[in-house]
Amino acid sequence: MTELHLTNVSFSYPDGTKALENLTLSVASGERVAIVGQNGAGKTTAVKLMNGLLKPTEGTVLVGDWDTKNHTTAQVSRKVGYVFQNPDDQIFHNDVESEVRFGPKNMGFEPERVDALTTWAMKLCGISEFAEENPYNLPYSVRKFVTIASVLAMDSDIIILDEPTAGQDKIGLQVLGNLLRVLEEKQKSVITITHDMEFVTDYFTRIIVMANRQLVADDNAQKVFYNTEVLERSMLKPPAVAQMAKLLDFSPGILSKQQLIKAILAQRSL
Ligand SMILES: Nc1ncnc2c1ncn2[C@@H]1O[C@H](COP(=O)(O)OP(=O)(O)OP(=O)(O)O)[C@@H](O)[C@H]1O
Repeated sequence: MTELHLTNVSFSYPDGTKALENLTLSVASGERVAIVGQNGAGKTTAVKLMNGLLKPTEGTVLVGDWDTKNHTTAQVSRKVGYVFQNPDDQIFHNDVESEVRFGPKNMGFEPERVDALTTWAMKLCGISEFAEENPYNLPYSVRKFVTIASVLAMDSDIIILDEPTAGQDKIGLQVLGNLLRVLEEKQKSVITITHDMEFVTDYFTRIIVMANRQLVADDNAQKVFYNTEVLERSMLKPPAVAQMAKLLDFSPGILSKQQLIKAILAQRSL
């Protein structure tokens, strides 16, 4: 069980680009959080700070009781697994199974545990049938699951998914949804960057909204998607159901199709 605490964290890249300003947030053990916001808002920078790939220019990032400034990226990544936005930045083996096996093996787990985690992660990500394939012969959406499986197999307490929905069809989204449920059962914390607001409302209750390098909101989906100021500041488009509910002038908070249908039927029966 590992908690994550960012306190007044700012970050500038070596070329001077200020990418993050004064970010404070905590993620409890087993919590599931979505980070949303426009391109360039600072989301990827924030999560790279969480797993020690970047170290804060100002402020503190605590992973459990470790200050990331005092630990190597390799050490922090044992506690916080990060699935890169682009799978091609992550994959470096010539077959899927070796790619997934690498992490747990490299962490020095017993061979039986390495086997069990590799098999479990490939199955959970729906890629068992591709075990012997070269990842680069597989489509982008499957390569993405190869990288997710590689990180899940490391069994870290905190898992960060950077844009897992990109390029996924309905089946891919279902695999992701199931995977999130399994990780919840295993008390893993999951932090997901996504541009897919339907995916957010389907699977996340806590949403962190970022804009212009700063945190704009940290709240539940009902509050975020019905907060005009937050939506304007972050240029965030709420899910289609919320947009329709607003057009129909229903009371705030509707996010699912079922809730919308119920509200329409209730109005018709008046
Ligand atoms: N390696 C880098 N060197 C310099 N500036 C960078 C670097 N990486 C990102 N930036 C800049 O930092 C800011 C925040 O970028 P970041 O990638 O964190 O945003 P983001 O919200 O994740 O965007 P996206 O949704 O496009 O991934 C942007 O202005 C971006 O151009």
